[in-house]
Amino acid sequence: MTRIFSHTRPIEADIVDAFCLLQKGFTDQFVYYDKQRACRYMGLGRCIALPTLDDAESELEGPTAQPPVFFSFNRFDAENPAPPDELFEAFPRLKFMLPEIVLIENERGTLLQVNSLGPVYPGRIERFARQALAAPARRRETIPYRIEPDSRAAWRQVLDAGLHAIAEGRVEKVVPSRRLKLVAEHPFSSKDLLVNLIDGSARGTVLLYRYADVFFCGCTPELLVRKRGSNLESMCLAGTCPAGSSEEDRMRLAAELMADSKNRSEHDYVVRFIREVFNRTCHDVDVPSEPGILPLTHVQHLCTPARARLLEGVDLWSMMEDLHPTPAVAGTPVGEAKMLLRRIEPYNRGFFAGACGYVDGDGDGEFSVALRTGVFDGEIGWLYAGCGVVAGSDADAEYDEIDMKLMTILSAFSGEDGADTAASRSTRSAAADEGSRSEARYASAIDCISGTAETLAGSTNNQRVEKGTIR
Ligand SMILES: C=C(O[C@H]1C=CC=C(C(=O)O)[C@@H]1O)C(=O)O
Repeated sequence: MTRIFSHTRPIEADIVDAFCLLQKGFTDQFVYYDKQRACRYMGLGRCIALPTLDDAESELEGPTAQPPVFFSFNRFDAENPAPPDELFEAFPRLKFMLPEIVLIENERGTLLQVNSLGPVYPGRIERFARQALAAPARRRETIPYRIEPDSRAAWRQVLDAGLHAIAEGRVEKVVPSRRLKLVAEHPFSSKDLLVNLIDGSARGTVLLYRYADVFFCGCTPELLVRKRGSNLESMCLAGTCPAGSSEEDRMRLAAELMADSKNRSEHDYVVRFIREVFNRTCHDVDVPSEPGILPLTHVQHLCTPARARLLEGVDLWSMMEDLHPTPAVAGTPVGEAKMLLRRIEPYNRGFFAGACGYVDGDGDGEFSVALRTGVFDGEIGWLYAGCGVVAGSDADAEYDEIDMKLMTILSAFSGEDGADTAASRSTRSAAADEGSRSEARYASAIDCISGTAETLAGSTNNQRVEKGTIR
């Protein structure tokens, strides 16, 4: 049995500023930061990594009874025998990683958690709290870069192989991706991209996993699974159109997307899959028959929220494994589509489209699908994005759709919203940044998706010490 001591206390700091200050001393860094709701966890250092939470026991110390927060970043296809890109190779294969420090914003408040394998020395907690409080306001920096364009001809070959497999009846849908190399004018830090994603116009959940000098980050709109007690949520996300350059334009494009049979069929594969998984592992399953629209800064998606109550004995990890990958990132049937991707994609995706998130000591937590992401080191980065292909898909249209999706991770290089450096201009396509207008739209879409999330009661009382086995 591993014994973990978690001391948690409230702090009156801005957790992003505090993270930016404290991160200098830590090579391991973890972020799961929902821009829309107070579900924000920023971890530094590694206290311990565990293969399972079954053999861990936590002792909760300090004024706030917050169970320890473990991060978990998982590869898209962990069994793929092809070697991953060399930057991904740097990351160890660890399941549950508990940071030494976690800065938290959730329903319990703004918190500082210090984790240790022995009782936490109070002086250490106070030192981190003092530093967090004194953190200066962060600043955004624009990082000039160029993209080494990938070839449309190579993409057409990938797409032809996918369409051929569809024509032969081996798969009904497949979701191939493109990978692009980015070269910046000078080396940049994980902090710079993180701050631009958090403070910029990208919508969704910001992810970061840094190990030594290499880091993986991005901002994904796709929730894979969220668990609070027995309440479970997921999201069927597939089918894309541009964001549009005005509200009128956006609504017109959204209406066209809703009426488009190809996009609707791409979407329906995901709905059927998630409904089937939920019907097997849950009760009170609620998956509407009609999708809505999830408007983002650069694109819009067809989106169907999925809710259910978990059967007793089923945990978040097993739900994550049952749900991932969905047909939104692999295809249908999922196993056949994964095999096809191993064959037709000229690289191993690593964490791109993997399940990344956190689990706390009560067994609650969430995983998102790591879309709109890249892996970075020094002045180099590899960016990834994919698209759903069904019978009748057109290679050039899908290539352009991926360009639009790439704009989200490229926004991590802009110190100002709408900043358009000469270097980045050539890679940008039609969709424009929409700032606050799209913020409001996103808020309402996510509200409808996550309406049942606020189930954890905030409990804070003075110097409470709790023991518990981690589920
Ligand atoms: C695979 C990606 O997006 C998925 C999620 C939303 C819409 C998608 C689509 O319309 O193709 C994809 O299924 C990606 O962003 O790399």
